[in-house]
Amino acid sequence: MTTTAIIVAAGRGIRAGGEIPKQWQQLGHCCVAAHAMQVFADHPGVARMILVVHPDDAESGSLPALPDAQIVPGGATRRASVLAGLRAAEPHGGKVLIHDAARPLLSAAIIDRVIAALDTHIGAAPAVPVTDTLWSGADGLVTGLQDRAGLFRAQTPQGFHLAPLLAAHQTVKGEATDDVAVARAAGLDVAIVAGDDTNIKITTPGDFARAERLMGQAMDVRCGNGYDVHRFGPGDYVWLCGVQVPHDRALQGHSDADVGMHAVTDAIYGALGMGDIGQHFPPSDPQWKGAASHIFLEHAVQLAADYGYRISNVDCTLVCEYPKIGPHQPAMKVSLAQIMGLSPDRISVKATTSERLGFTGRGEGIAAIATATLVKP
Ligand SMILES: Nc1ccn([C@@H]2O[C@H](COP(=O)(O)OP(=O)(O)OP(=O)(O)O)[C@@H](O)[C@H]2O)c(=O)n1
Ligand SMILES: C[C@](O)(CO)[C@H](O)COP(=O)(O)O
Repeated sequence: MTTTAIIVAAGRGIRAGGEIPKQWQQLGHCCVAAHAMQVFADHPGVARMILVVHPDDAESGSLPALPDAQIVPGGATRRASVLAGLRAAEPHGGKVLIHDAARPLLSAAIIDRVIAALDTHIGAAPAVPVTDTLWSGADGLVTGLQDRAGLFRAQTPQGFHLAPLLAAHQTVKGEATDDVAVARAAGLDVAIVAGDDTNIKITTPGDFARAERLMGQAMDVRCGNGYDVHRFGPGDYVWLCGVQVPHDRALQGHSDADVGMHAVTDAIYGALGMGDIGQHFPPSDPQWKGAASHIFLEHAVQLAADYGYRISNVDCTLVCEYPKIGPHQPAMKVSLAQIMGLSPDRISVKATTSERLGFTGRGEGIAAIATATLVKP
């Protein structure tokens, strides 16, 4: 039986604040909604996604980059938005998983549990038992205690067989904060499956930092370093970090001898634990003779992406007396950023002399050292 994920993202996020609704605000490397959508996109049990957005957001054409989904205009309340999503899903039949775009940290395991429970129930939803003592209060004073036995905090995705839930939404009157409430008002049974304390809903401004902390705990962060040296020979320019810098000599090498780009490339290979440029592009292979070094860097960046890593930042230091690097630093940052598909503010290019000491100090060549940080969310 086919399963459709309906992501409701038509709210205005008033309590969370910010210049744009919370689901479009940046969290780590993408917007809040994109995190949740990616989990559904990667789940083998989910056939398609329907994203319910506010008509203003859809019309402005300014939605951020998102995994592939059918876009549907939402309504004035969460319930109305869910109904719009259910109507769009109706032709597919089967099961639906209704999820808040504001819950970016759901796990594939929660989706598994909800889908599995739908084999034996019309509805199933994740929740976590209340573990704190519950008070009632008024005017800043505790006025009583509530029994927490049997109380749960409801989460999403809430899963249902589509036809009975759609019928419930069409017949049950009144507001409801979630689909379980609508289903139960229509007399449908809903199973509770284990939720996860990490599956928070971004509701208030402080929740962004909380989500980032939780993401950080789950992240695989890797660092790599790269070091390269090329000697000077005859010529009238050098390639450094993708920029042609006029000089009274050139750097010698099998490729274009862009020592900075080589160090950055090796830093990425190093973070991945996957060798170095020489291993991927052997100098003994004539096809790399005179090769532009962006080929090497693009390969390393692609390899990182293939293994699920995002490059968080790169820092490269060039060591030479001449040419003077300062005037070319901005162009070098932009050049590396373009090749790596990163924002220039994630790239640093610095330079130092070696106080006339050693081979760089004597002007015999240029050395470069680089660090790269890779992150797998
Ligand atoms: N008319 C609405 C209202 C809410 N939602 C979605 O329902 C989810 C949970 O709602 P909530 O956290 O209350 O979001 P907002 O309504 O945006 O928040 P606020 O009440 O602070 O404005 C969110 O993903 C939100 O985008 C929706 O699709 N359509
Ligand atoms: C559906 C929900 O996420 C369950 O916890 C929640 O009820 C929706 O958000 P709201 O803040 O209650 O509107």
